[in-house]
Amino acid sequence: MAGVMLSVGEAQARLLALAAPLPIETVPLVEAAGRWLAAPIEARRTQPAADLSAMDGYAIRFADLPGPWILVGESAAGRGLDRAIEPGEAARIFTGAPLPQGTDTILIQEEAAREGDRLSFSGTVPPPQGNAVRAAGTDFARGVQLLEAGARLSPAAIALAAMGGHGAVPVRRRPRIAILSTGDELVPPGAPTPGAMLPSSNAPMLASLIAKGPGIALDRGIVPDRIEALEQAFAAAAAEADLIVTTGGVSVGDHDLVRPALERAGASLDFWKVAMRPGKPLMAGRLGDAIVLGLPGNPVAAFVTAHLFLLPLAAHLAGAPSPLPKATTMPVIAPLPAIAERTEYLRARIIDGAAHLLASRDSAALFDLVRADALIVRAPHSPEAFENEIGTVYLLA
Ligand SMILES: Nc1nc2c(c(=O)[nH]1)N[C@H]1C(S)=C(S)[C@@H](COP(=O)(O)OP(=O)(O)OC[C@H]3O[C@@H](n4cnc5c(N)ncnc54)[C@H](O)[C@@H]3O)O[C@H]1N2
Ligand code: MOO
Repeated sequence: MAGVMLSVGEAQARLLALAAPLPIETVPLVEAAGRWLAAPIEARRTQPAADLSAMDGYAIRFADLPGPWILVGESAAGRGLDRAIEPGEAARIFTGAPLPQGTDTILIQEEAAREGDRLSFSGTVPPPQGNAVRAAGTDFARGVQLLEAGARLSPAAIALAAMGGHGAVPVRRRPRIAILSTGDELVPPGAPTPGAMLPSSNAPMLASLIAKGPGIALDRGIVPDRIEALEQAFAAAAAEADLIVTTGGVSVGDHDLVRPALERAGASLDFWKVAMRPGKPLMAGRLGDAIVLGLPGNPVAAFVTAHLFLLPLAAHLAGAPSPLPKATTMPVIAPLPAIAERTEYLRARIIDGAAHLLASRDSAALFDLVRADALIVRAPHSPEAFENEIGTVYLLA
């Protein structure tokens, strides 16, 4: 188990298999935005509920064209005319208003001339029957399935659910994600850094990545490299979080205590090494009801593994049916370095539809990371490449 070095795909599958999606809650539409529907929803109403005008103008009987007509009333959105229109009659009508009984066509006001209650056609080509009418049920009919279980609640899906009569929808509870930064060398961002101390950049980086997705980030600060302190921090985090994410302390050094502390806290570990660069020391397991994901401390390794493991896991817990990031292909500009035995994720910037390699491959160097908007994926043992090729690329969040 924990000693074997897994491929990225195997490790992702095993991580997602560690927990089922969280329980269902029904929340107001705006709170559901960006999450995934936990059950299908049906239309509770027909849309449009009646034949409506799509334009400002006059509701007429097509058979009466080319007019003239006598105006006998008005239909506005939400306030229809409660009288039928007889031959030779017309009604003033506004966008979104129901067509009065007897009418079937809209004469738009730009093609109409009006004098008091007298109306005539002033255009060149008479409108066709049904002109500017949105017929009842043309968007959707009551009872049809509007969105399937697992559908992402995009802004468009939120609008559809609202129009379908839903003020709240069933989604999975948001995963609560505790972030623990481990290391005696760390200070909070902005604090003084005497000697070899350094700011914990991983915590705000992870919190801001989490904030883009369905999760709720709980920054639980810096934990010193003492096994008791780590064990205590794990126990506290397991009591409040669905997922505990750590950075640092997962490698093989004498001060890399995440794994022994977790074992002491009673965790079951699933895997500990992944054949990727950056990000080889990567650990996953369970502690009580919580999942534990140990990311490497190096800032770029933490960033890359967060994209490939943390964000997909958060989406899986929140009910995403296919939470893994989707690779795309595009021209990759040479030269590309030879790759050793681990799949490598190379920082790149997309310019005019092609991925250009950025200089740094150091898993601690943040300066170049800011310019990266993609990762080029290179398979183990790929030779050095001097020609441009079509490569596999992940777009960064
Ligand atoms: N003998 C070996 N040494 C190392 C191996 C190995 O296989 N054998 N793996 C290397 C790889 S790859 C990585 S990545 C690192 C990961 O080590 P850890 O996850 O145990 O991380 P630390 O040693 O605690 O820290 C690494 C590096 O990152 C800095 N750091 C830690 N936390 C933060 C934070 N919150 N914000 C910013 N920077 C952070 C830390 O100061 C170290 O410089 O291990 C290699 N070694
Ligand atoms: O994950 Mo380490 O940063 O591969 O270098």
